[in-house]
Amino acid sequence: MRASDSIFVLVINPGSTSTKLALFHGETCLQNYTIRHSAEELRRFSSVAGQKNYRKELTETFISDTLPKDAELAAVIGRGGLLAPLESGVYSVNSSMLEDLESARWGEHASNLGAILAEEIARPRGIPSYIADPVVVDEMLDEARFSGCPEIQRVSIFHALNQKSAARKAAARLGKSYEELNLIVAHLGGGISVGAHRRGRVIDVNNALDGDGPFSPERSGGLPAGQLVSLALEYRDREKEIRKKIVGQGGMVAYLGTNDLQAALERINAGDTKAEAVVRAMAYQVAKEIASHGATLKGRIDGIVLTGGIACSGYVTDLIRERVSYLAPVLVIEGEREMEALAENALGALNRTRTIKEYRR
Ligand SMILES: Nc1ncnc2c1ncn2[C@@H]1O[C@H](COP(=O)(O)OP(=O)(O)O)[C@@H](O)[C@H]1O
Ligand SMILES: CCCC(=O)OP(=O)(O)O
Repeated sequence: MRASDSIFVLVINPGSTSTKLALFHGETCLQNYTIRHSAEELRRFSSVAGQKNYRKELTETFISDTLPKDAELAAVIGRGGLLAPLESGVYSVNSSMLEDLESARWGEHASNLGAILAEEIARPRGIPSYIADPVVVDEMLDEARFSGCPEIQRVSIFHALNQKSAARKAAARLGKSYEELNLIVAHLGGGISVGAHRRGRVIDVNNALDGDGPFSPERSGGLPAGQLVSLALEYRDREKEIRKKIVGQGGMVAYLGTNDLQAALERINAGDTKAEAVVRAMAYQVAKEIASHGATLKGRIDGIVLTGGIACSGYVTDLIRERVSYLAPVLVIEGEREMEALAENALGALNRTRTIKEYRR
């Protein structure tokens, strides 16, 4: 038996509409629990930071319900949020990180609570807290940072944790290591990001949180700039509303009134032609984004990886496949592997097979 087999690790993944919690015993997931939060439930909080105590109580209840009575946690790991751009890896939660997340210095997203909750749960127990591959992992090429407007720089904000985890799994299927391959990875969830992975580094990716790339179930993706300026002027006294059109209330939900792809698929099956047009358009935009990375990777592509909740839908993956399979084999890694990836990182940090990095702005 390896030392890590007897270790208990708590994983916390706060999302915009859910809190996902998991208890791992070594590499085995003992319990995995998703608490869904309705928009109404979260509306009573004026900020993401304001939701901390609410989500912390849910986490403490999960621990007391699932951790065996004679057992103790060895570490807590949370999904990493909006921080200064940083390299891929596992980071210990430190005071600069907490300051940046609590003040939303780099922006607001539910994942900001990952490190905060991990630290609050870990501190009284005297155990370490970590984050891994936060959404700000930045490995972008310099030429990919140009937007065309000197005042605006393209930045790397994406589903780094799941993209890298799915890419490793796809590489194993291809019989190679992640670092040997060039892959295009599309995370298809509530938000969508499409990254060009060149031998283990994400050299270009759309900013999934700020109106860039394909539209998604709840985000607009890139919009024609001039028309967006005109719309913003109409909304000049209602900034929150216009921002919601980009993240939260944009994309599929704006067209169909639902951010649930399964509900949209049911409508398509029942003959709803509008739902069909919107879902087909979303798949079309994803395919175009994937194909654009043919240029990023100079045509040397070993595989195209489709992952995230939407990758469970054969209807959508087939629509994407028919437009991009000429580039490389398409591999589907359904759902997301964020909880497993976080647990693997925490175990690696505890048994020192992974370097623990220090966050500096
Ligand atoms: N089995 C499934 N078939 C089709 N769509 C699914 C399935 N499971 C989840 N989805 C869709 O995936 C989207 C959420 O993706 P997910 O990766 O779970 O979320 P998030 O990005 O919020 O973490 C939703 O639109 C949901 O309806
Ligand atoms: C890419 C930033 C993180 C993000 O968009 O996550 P969700 O899609 O889970 O909200």
